[in-house]
Amino acid sequence: MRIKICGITQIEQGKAIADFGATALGFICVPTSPRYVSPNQLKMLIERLPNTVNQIGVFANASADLILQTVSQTHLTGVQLHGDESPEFCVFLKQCLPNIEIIKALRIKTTDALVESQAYFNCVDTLLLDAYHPSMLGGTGKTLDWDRLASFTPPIPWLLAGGLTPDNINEALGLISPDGIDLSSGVERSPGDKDLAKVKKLFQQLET
Ligand SMILES: O=C(O)c1ccccc1N[C@@H]1O[C@H](COP(=O)(O)O)[C@@H](O)[C@H]1O
Repeated sequence: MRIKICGITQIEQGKAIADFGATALGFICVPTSPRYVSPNQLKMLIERLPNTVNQIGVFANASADLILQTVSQTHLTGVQLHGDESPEFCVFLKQCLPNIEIIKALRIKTTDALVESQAYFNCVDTLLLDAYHPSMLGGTGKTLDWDRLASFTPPIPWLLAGGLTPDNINEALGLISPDGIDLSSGVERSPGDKDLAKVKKLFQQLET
């Protein structure tokens, strides 16, 4: 199973998280986020972090130009689109970046919104489900209604996000079987400052 830890801002924390067994590290490229890293910071982080893990840049309603420029300046292996990006935008980005993983995040207000995911099945490599929040785009700590996701079996890989923590991860994975999980605020001391004890506990919990 893929394990993505998002909101990395510090090299040593990123290295430690990769050593614990994360398969992907996420970097927030959304300027309004308290976890934001600038393109220069992102370049510096990626140069110093192990290239054995996927390096995912998280964008929300950014222009294609900004995303393409950021990818060309760094060695991101994937781009996560966490805003209201249309299927057409995803197709365009995939055409421009054929070797980069395109992840479309859907913020699920009600399970009816899962129907919306169908429009992306042929446009992106991976889907990600996050919880809806009225004023925040992500990193909210809010969980999804896992019970209701049991029937979500898209034809492409998908990651579960939204309020996952070392204490609730096994409950979530007992109810649903995503291809991967994505955690941010649930393994932090404060936004952008990862709590390595919580990350360690996460990997211990995943082994039980
Ligand atoms: O983390 C952020 O600040 C953020 C800002 C804008 C878009 C996405 C963001 N993070 C994503 O939020 C989810 C879940 O976070 P949490 O575990 O509930 O704290 C995750 O996919 C992050 O990539």
